[in-house]
Amino acid sequence: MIASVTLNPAVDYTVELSEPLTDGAVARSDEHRYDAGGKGINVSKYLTELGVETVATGVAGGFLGRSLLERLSAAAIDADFVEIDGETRLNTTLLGPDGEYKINQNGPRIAPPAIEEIVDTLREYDPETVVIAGSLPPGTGPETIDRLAAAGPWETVVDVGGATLADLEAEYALCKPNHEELAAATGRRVDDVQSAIAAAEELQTDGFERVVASLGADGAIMATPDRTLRAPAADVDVVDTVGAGDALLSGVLAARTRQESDAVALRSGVAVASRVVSVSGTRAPSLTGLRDERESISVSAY
Ligand SMILES: O=P(O)(O)OC[C@@]1(O)O[C@H](CO)[C@@H](O)[C@@H]1O
Repeated sequence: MIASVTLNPAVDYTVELSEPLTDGAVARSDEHRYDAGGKGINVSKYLTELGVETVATGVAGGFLGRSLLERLSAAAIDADFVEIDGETRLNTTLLGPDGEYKINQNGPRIAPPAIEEIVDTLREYDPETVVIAGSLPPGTGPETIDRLAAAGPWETVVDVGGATLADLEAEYALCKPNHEELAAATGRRVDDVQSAIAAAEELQTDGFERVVASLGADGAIMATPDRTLRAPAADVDVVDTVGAGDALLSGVLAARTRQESDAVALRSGVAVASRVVSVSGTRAPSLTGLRDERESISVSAY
């Protein structure tokens, strides 16, 4: 089983605008949707759709926390969250003809006892893998992630900010940075595929057995103890990139549960991400019949 931990979950509010935003003018919207979100929760949503056993945990509070849990339950995502006094956040994505705008709130403060309750929850489920993903809300820090990673026999996967990655001290099976996070974690300039590979390889020797980096239109790379792999992005019509990194990670993790090779895992991640960017919001699209897409993705080794 794979357990996800989302310390800063959100209700994702996605609004489609037919005209660009203009200062002083009312923007009208025809379409909007609400999804249970936050990076770990997305991983559990996509893993569930991929048929991988998973439970989502973390903290939730207030009416948005209740809405989040109702959405997970309606989508048959196994969830076991710790209730907190604060209000779960609302994160907004505006999809307009001129681009994609994302507004993320900082989230409520988390007190140390809530982290210990998450540890108890994880021990109860006894997962093989724990995925800790998303921003750190007030009251938490890199030591919170190290605590969760070291609290049981599981392997731990992280998708957290670059500065946080640099401060982690426990051993991690995998991390999933993007361009900016690779740069922040290593202090290197990352502005093309080659510099991303160099940064991922450096990070790989620094406590992360594998580094899977999402590079947007440049696809994805995976630095392993033996070599680095690269897969280009699939050629699809992109509606909304929110959740693409979570989808990449889910595809990689799903393949790992089937003991697939690193190359197949990377192709599987890119194939899942290509489905997720084809729909708006962070809903899980149908992820059946991915084999052809996966096999059409070429992987090069460095
Ligand atoms: O503010 P964070 O925790 O870094 O990111 C949160 C978030 O933007 O990430 C997910 C997409 O990856 C969304 O579901 C969610 O709103």
